[in-house]
Amino acid sequence: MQRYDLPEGMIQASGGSDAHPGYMPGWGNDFESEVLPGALPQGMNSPQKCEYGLYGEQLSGTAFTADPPERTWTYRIRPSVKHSSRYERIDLPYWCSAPHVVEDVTSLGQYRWDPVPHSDAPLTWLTGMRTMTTAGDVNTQVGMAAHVYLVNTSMQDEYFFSADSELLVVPQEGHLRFATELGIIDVAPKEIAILPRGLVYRVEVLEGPCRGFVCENYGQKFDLPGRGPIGANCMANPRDFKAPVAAYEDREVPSTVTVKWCGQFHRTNIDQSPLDVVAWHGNYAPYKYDLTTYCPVGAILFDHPDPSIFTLLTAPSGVPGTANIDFVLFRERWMVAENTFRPPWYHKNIMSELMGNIYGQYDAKPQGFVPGGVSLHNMMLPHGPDRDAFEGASNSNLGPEKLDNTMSFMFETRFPQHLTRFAGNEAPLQDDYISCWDTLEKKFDGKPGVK
Ligand SMILES: O=C(O)Cc1cc(O)ccc1O
Ligand SMILES: [Fe+2]
Repeated sequence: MQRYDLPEGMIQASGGSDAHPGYMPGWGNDFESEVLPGALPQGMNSPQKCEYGLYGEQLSGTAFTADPPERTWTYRIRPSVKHSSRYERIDLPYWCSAPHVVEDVTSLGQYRWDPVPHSDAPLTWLTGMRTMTTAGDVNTQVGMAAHVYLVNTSMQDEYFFSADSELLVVPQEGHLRFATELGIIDVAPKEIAILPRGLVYRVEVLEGPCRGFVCENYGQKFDLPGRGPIGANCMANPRDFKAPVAAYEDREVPSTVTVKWCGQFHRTNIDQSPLDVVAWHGNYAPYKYDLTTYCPVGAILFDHPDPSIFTLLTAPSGVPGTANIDFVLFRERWMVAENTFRPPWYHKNIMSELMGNIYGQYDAKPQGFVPGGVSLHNMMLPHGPDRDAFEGASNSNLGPEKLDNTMSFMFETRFPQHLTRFAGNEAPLQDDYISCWDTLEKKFDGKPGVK
């Protein structure tokens, strides 16, 4: 993506260029990064006094005893506990959390929405989050929520963290900056960002307006899927995930931190920017990932495999092989299967499937599922190619064909997804969606032979 200057007053560790965000490669690595030489203690975490008068503070993203534990040590200008008011409840009515079952909105069904339109009103990362579905229970840390974000305004002296969740951000329009405690991540369409639970950040608009999708994971963290027979290479390769180098600002201005906690939002005042981490080391970090580095593996002779072959990240649920969430990417690829109906088959699935279109055409739905749009095929509800896709794929000449200029994704969860009032009543729902299957004809006539 285009490279943007750092925020004024932000100083960054070496590893990036002076002016632009810098990144360190490798999913799950034990990273270390310091802006000032010697700020990071070597060989230990808690010296009696830290260099430069910094405070040491640990951020634990897993239980201390998890295997492997994920945590990061920060060396910061002030400990994050220094805030100047108690937490006060605030309302963000469009950002909903499970359980959230709206009585007069029916979640059972096949649904599709046009892109949620941008707004003329100023919307930040907090006020612009529009929850479409929720699943599971935020209090017991199972399930997820799917959101569309509409952001046209930067957060100023305003910071946020979610104690409830890890956020997987999928931009569809516009460029966003996540200025986090651990450094800066810039993202554009064709990239994703992963923001771990508990990490403080502010979100800036680099080029707006911005729209995209968020999967809010209440459960165990996203991980790379097991590779099984695929082996060490292809799909999402660990080195293509990038964590930011350390960056800090020493800004003493009245500011707020908003916390999402058990589905509610609370705000506290602080007298400084909390992005004051001068050095850090550890394996609990935000990442960005370029979706064009995803190397799809597929059927190279016949048939259509389950879409699990396109899993980019998976968040376990505790039941082996049954994810709390799979993040699945449908991107450009060659179709070569012989004597095969190549698009997705008709099916019902115990997992519920929310899809978003980043750009281009999706093979099962040549029309109607447009960039910025969302579809939901909830638990055990039948779906599959529309009539045009069915007729086209049943009758086409099966040479090698490139599916080009296409990128859609799926948030697939083991839990049923419940529509919010926004999704049911305010968002641009396509009332006639199910009619895309109406015109599928009966071809059976009792006589042998393909029809
Ligand atoms: O429903 C969908 O379009 C997603 C999907 C794609 C695919 O290739 C196989 C199964 C599936 O659910
Ligand atoms: Fe499906």
